[in-house]
Amino acid sequence: MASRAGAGAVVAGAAVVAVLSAALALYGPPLDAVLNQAFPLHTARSVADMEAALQLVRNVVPPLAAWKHKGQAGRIGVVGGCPEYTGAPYFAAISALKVGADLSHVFTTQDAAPVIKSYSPELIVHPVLDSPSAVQDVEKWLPRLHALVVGPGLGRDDVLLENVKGILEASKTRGIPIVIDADGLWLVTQQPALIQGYQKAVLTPNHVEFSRLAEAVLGDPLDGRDRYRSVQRLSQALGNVTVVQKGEQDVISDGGQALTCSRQGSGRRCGGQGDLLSGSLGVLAHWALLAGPEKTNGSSPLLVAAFGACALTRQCARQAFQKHGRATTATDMIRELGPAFSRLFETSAGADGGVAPTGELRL
Ligand SMILES: NC(=O)C1=CN([C@@H]2O[C@H](COP(=O)(O)OP(=O)(O)OC[C@H]3O[C@@H](n4cnc5c(N)ncnc54)[C@H](OP(=O)(O)O)[C@@H]3O)[C@@H](O)[C@H]2O)[C@@H](O)CC1
Ligand SMILES: Nc1ncnc2c1ncn2[C@@H]1O[C@H](COP(=O)(O)OP(=O)(O)OP(=O)(O)O)[C@@H](O)[C@H]1O
Ligand SMILES: [Mg+2]
Repeated sequence: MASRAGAGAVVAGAAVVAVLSAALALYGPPLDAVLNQAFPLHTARSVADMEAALQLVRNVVPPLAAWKHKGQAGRIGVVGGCPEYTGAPYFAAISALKVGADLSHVFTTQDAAPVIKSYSPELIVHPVLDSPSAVQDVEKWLPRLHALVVGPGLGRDDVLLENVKGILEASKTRGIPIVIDADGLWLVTQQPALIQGYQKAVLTPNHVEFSRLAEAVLGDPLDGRDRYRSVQRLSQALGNVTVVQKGEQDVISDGGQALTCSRQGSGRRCGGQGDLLSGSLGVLAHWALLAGPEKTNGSSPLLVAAFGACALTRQCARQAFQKHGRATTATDMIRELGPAFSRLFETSAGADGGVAPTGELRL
């Protein structure tokens, strides 16, 4: 018990320092200098630190403006779904739309496609993933996509995984940002070389997925005593891809810097929350990379995007739980995406076009 408490303190300390690095990026010394400091910090700082990290996310949210055309706010592709799991790709793809993408595509199997289409007329669904020409079928859409989310509901069928491998390779060649989740992480666990060194990749493992990856890549399972260090090591070993380890606190690292998101969510652990996160992250990753490090004050855009997606998912959980309590499901959380996004990231200036966000504290 004593060692668990100690471990918690270490994680919390690391977390505060990591978030503080983002805060100071706005107002002070370079991040590396901050990260190298010792961190016996007062926890009262963490609210201000969290707010500073949220401000970096606000900086990358594009304004809504009359001069823009359909597609400019993001065209996102979700690669996933199979006959067993149709909910996961739907959750990811609809979340991308509701965060603000203009178009959301799902590349899935023949059987799963009509089911996913039937959930929403807003998704563009391609029944190609189990076709012998799957890679070419997806590849022809790649020039029109800004980010891919690979893995929700994909399953572990060898033929599908082989096709997804080809899609990943084609996407990397084009420099497309890729969020890898769920069974996409299973594929990466089998073949880490697939994303090794691809710095536009973000991995979003849950507890079990992280353990598998850590074992495959680092040769040892999750070190629960220092999650911050484990995430940082995994990211480094994969050539600084961004890693988001989801859990009671979400720990995010690009191997150098790290952030922790401990915003209040809910006690509900219903399925689909990770799908909401990965779909949201697809859009935020595109926005953050487009905005560039000038808008994130030198921090990695993908680190900031990942922080935004974690905060948003947890805010949706919190709001949905306030309304539905134990009955809360992922669908209830998705309904909260609009209000949660406004609450966290939008200012009146950001909504009507172009003026810099104010940074007003709205927790
Ligand atoms: N509606 C849909 O279509 C949805 C479909 N989904 C899709 O399902 C596919 C498989 O995804 P997955 O996450 O269930 O994968 P997997 O690694 O097999 O884990 C399974 C086992 O791991 C354990 N476990 C989990 N978390 C843990 C923790 N924190 N700490 C400790 N243990 C933990 C737990 O084991 P248990 O408690 O049963 O022993 C659990 O049963 C994937 O394609 C995904 O996208 C989902 O997106 C949901 C919505
Ligand atoms: N113990 C927890 N306390 C608070 N929030 C949590 C906890 N565990 C996970 N979350 C939050 O839930 C969201 C999804 O994480 P989770 O670990 O459930 O993903 P997942 O297992 O991949 O979900 P999915 O069912 O979609 O596959 C993340 O935003 C994470 O912060
Ligand atoms: Mg998942």
